[in-house]
Amino acid sequence: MSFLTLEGVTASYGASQALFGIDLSVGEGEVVALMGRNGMGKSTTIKVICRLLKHSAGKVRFAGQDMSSLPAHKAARLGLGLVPEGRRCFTNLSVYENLYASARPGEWDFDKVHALFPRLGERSDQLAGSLSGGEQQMLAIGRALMTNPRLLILDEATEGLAPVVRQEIWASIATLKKTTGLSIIVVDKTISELRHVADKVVILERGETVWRGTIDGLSTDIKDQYLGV
Ligand SMILES: Nc1ncnc2c1ncn2[C@@H]1O[C@H](COP(=O)(O)OP(=O)(O)OP(=O)(O)O)[C@@H](O)[C@H]1O
Repeated sequence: MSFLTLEGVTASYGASQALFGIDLSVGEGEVVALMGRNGMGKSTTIKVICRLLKHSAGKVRFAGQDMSSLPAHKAARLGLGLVPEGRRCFTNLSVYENLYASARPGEWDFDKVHALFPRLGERSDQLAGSLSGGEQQMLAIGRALMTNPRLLILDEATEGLAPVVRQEIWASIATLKKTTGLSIIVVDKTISELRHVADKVVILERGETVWRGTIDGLSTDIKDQYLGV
């Protein structure tokens, strides 16, 4: 059964319409890759899911609830954990303080985050602003996990990172898939890495869902047409 469902979702920034019909579903424990070229509506879709932007038409349901009238903080409490594009760690807080700033009760705690990202555990007193880009990305993922979400959303989590660090982030996503029942949405362009973790792919083009299927079903034509690879 779908845990998150978007049906015919449209949304605008003021007078400028960005989403024209998004259809997307995520089952419990499923990893879904949200793909598409730059500016096609992936981050806007994430904002609608997290209620940071209201949709104007269509349906958004999460964990059995209609999300239409829910403010962002209530949506978060239902179990949405967002790792936003650009990480947005609290630079003047320590690693430990970042992790506990928005933590909610549940199985995730500092020790579990330390086990997933040993580098973070070793730097618990360091200010987030002095971490490397990769460490800040790990911290952003750790912070989202500390909210004990049921759906984790990773928006461009490997963007701009060195290959070795990207590998660490992909390994952590694979570990989460293997060892937790978390549902995950991954916004990323790296087909070779998504192949190891994604159960399903959804492609957006100009604010519409244009293709849904498995990663192995991505033909050369589809990749050429919608992903430019
Ligand atoms: N705050 C905003 N105000 C107005 N228009 C916006 C705003 N944010 C995004 N848009 C527009 O909405 C459309 C979809 O943008 P969005 O950021 O969702 O795309 P994306 O697929 O996430 O792109 P990228 O891969 O570059 O992050 C684009 O035309 C973009 O210019």
